[in-house]
Amino acid sequence: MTVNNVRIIARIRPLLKGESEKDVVVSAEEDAISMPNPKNENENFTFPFNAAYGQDSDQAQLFSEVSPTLKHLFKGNDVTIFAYGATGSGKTYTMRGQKPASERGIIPRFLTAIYRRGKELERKTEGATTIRAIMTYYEIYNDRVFDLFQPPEKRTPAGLPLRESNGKTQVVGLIDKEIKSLKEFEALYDKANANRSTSATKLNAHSSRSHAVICVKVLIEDKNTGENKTGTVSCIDLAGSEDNRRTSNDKERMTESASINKSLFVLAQCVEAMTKKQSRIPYRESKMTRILSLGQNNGLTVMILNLAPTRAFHLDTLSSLNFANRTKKVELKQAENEHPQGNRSRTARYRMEILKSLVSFPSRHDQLPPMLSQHGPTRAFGTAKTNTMHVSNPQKGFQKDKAPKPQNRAPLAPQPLRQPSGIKKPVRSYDKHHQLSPTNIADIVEKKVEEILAARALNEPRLELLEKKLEKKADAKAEGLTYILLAKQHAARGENFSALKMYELAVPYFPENDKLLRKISDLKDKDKKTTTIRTTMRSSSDLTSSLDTTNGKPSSYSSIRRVSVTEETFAQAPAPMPRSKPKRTFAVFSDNNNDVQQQPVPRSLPAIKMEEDTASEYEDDRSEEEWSLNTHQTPRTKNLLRIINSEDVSQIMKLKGVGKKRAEALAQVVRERRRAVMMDDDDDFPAIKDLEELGMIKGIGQNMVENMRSGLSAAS
Ligand SMILES: Nc1ncnc2c1ncn2[C@@H]1O[C@H](COP(=O)(O)OP(=O)(O)OP(=O)(O)O)[C@@H](O)[C@H]1O
Repeated sequence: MTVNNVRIIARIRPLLKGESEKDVVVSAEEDAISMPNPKNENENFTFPFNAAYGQDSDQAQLFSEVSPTLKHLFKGNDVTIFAYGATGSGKTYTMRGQKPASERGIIPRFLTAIYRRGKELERKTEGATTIRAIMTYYEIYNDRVFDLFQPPEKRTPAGLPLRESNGKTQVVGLIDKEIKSLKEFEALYDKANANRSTSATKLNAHSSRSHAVICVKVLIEDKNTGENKTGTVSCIDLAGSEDNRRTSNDKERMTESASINKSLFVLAQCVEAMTKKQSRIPYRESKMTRILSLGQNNGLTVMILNLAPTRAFHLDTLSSLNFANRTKKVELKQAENEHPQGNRSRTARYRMEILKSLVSFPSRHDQLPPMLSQHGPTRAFGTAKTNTMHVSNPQKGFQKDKAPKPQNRAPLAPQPLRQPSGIKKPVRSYDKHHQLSPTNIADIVEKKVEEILAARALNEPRLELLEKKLEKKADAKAEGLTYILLAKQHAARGENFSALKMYELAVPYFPENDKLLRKISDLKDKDKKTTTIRTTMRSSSDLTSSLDTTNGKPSSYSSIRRVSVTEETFAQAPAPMPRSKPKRTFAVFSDNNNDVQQQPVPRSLPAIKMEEDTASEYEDDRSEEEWSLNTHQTPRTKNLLRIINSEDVSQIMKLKGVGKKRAEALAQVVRERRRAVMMDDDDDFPAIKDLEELGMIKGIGQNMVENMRSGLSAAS
């Protein structure tokens, strides 16, 4: 049984007084949240989660999602539970709840469970095991930590300092309270919550603009064995995630927003890294994740995504869904199958390469072993009437103890692996000729593909470069560099507004930096354009947008080509362009711009044709190593990339099949990419790293790449 360390649960709150049923746009079904595209009601955006709860869910059901972590906590591990969502989406209700027993939220229920389990353990071991629970409760506002056990008048505006000790970050001066009974907990908790709202008023903030973190350390001592264990559960009611653009623009508010934005951004990155089981979790990049040591100590994390059901919230809802979506694992199989153009994906090629090294094929058009040919779409892509947008499947997460199946949430439907039509039965058995069974081969291939993609991701040079720089800088500029790093990460995701805010925050650290100021001014221009231009012409700048990146990687990683549609898609914009027939589309939401990026999807997805597709790659003059697992490039390839990266239109024009317009557009793409990472004065910076990236540029494609390449001699 695989145990995953992150679960993401969605919950839609019920309608409140004054809200109307007719305005409901968000619903939960089959462990997924769906909402229609307001521009085209025939299209439905669907986001799968580990579990999704509708308006009728109750507090006990939500608790059943987190209670299985209790066991883990008592083994001396960490558990972290976040509530994420816009202001008014139900975070506090979910975490804290209300006074009636049935409405108590996750925090008091968890404390009750800790207390009960502790008592039970003590009884079972006849007192040999003792349990102590120590609680701290603080809020993080504007990157400053305030103790909620401290009355507001005793706080210093600068908040509590942090200190590193034994590789752990500690908040200095935080008050610990030992909880001896549930009654005691309730009293402490209520008092601290009262402090939160009082202090919020004093600090001219609002509770929803701070993260409230309650930590309970469970100390387990076994007197018989002398063994001591400490597990910590942290429950966080996050600051409202609302879009900055709709908050006022005064300096204080902007700083506040930027600080929330930064911490939520880092949080998303950490959760993403944990979900993908990456070795590096960037938890040190924000105060909250740093204090929580997120992803360390063998921790389990549950993220509850709170959503309001009505249209009035739908920009925030999309933003939240997008946030959660970003944190999910990229499913290799699915990514491969969902490639809208049916191109051979990089993953497919790796898979093929590894396969080739494991088994020898009598001909290129042989079938794959059965296990590998089962990689059909793992989700249906909607019906003729209802189109379902792409999001990657979440992993199933850790197992629940004996969590009761909630009554009013859609039952867990196993997602069948579909055998796409048109797939022929394998023509030969591989184990006849080889020691390896198809299962073994599939496992090895999967493992290798993951390793290669992980290695490639690590090789992504630009952001890595800056991260490295950052690590080396221990001086006062480190903070400024952090902002620049965050800005770049936002920019790489197409989140121009947040990128702009981050660059602005970096200005005090690099006041005379022309490049930084230019960057800010460019982004301001871009932001203006994004909000005013309704339809973008496909031009050279469009060509740039087709180089859309996720995490600095070409979008081929998710195998989805993106086209930006502005926020107007979701505002009360004029009627949508009529279409004779609704088209099936993928959509990926870029986060803070709430852009919906759509791409028509072919009706039948190119599921597993990769053996033919990939085989055709070998019919050219390239050596196989060139497509191989490492990034070694032949002189001819290097030559081609050098010309493209030169930005020199006259040189690019000399490439086979490239006219003036195309050459100009290519040079423009290279320029834009350099500028995006502030490397515009570095001619050696390879804006286009490999043939794959070159082929990803809109209007180029792999055939064109081949054409350009074939016209070059290796030495020219
Ligand atoms: N599941 C629910 N059942 C009943 N009422 C709910 C539920 N979720 C939220 N509410 C109600 O909705 C309102 C807003 O919820 P809540 O205060 O929890 O939002 P929030 O996301 O914490 O907002 P903020 O960020 O401002 O703290 C409250 O009146 C709350 O009681």
